[in-house]
Amino acid sequence: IQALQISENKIIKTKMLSRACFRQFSASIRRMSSTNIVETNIDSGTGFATVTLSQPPVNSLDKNLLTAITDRFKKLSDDSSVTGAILTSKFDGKVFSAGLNIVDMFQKSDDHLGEFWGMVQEWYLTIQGFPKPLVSAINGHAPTGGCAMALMSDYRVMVEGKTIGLNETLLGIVAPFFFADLMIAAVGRRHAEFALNNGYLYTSDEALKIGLVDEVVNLDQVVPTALKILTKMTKTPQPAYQVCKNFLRKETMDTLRNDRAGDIAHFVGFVQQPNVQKAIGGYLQALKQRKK
Ligand SMILES: CC/C=C\C/C=C\CCC/C=C/CC(=O)SCCNC(=O)CCNC(=O)[C@H](O)C(C)(C)COP(=O)(O)OP(=O)(O)OC[C@H]1O[C@@H](n2cnc3c(N)ncnc32)[C@H](O)[C@@H]1OP(=O)(O)O
Repeated sequence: IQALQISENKIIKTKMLSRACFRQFSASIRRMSSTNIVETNIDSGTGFATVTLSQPPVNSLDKNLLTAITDRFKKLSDDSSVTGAILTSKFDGKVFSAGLNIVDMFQKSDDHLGEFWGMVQEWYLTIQGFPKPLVSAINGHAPTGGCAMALMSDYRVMVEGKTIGLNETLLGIVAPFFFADLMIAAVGRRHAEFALNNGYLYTSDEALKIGLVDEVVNLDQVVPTALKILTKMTKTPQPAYQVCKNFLRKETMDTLRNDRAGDIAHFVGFVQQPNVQKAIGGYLQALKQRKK
């Protein structure tokens, strides 16, 4: 009887313990109500948000994904319980993001292009202006707009053996000035000119050499390494961090803010040129045929 009582007490204690553990665990990871194309989890212990881009097949940035990312970062900015964020992709080992959705730039009306570019501007202004530490865990290829998005973060950890770059010229289009400035800020004018003029796509190791990314690690270390550096960054006194980040980035953002309509008109005029449309169409076809 005594033995039975002891084991019953043990069972009760174990049950109480596991309930407490469960409560603690569910309190420590909070899943933000989010669209399923941008999954967000917040660790309430550290205040770190992990934003995972999850739009199959390659996180190409169409109107839906641009809007979802922008809304997410605006919410994280305003949420005082969030201390910093990690940006990553669900398609790890494959693609971080394939950049802007090319279909949105091919044979579309001026209105469609204008609306699309307005969303691109808002996405850039929101992530580039995100006031808290932001680390990109680049767990796959990051061409063009995917590279630009990673450049908007404050630190980049990349998986080995993938590619990254602002390679727009290879498609017959040109990176906008605010993408170019991101590259200049990261690697300096000389490398940026070479990279953009030639549409050069860097391997992870080459990107590390010129400072386009800050660390290259194997796949299972990408997110843990990003978390480690985020922990360090969030220890900097945050009012100072925010003020510093803002004044270093403000000039280019203000140039865009001061003439968003002009920038849209410039984009629409450029993309609607017959030779640019021809290049985009040819590129889209080549992308589709690559698999055959
Ligand atoms: C003076 C100038 C002034 C102003 C500037 C004006 C205008 C220009 C501004 C333009 C700025 C552009 C920035 C951009 O971001 S352009 C985007 C270009 N993106 C790319 O070139 C990337 C293309 N994709 C790839 O290289 C590969 O897909 C990738 C390496 C990412 C992944 O390869 P994987 O083998 O894993 O997948 P795929 O089989 O290639 O792709 C799967 C399907 O997804 C489609 N796809 C891929 N990328 C895109 C994309 N960016 N947009 C739309 N669709 C895309 C691909 O075709 C496949 O489709 P299906 O065949 O399955 O239907």
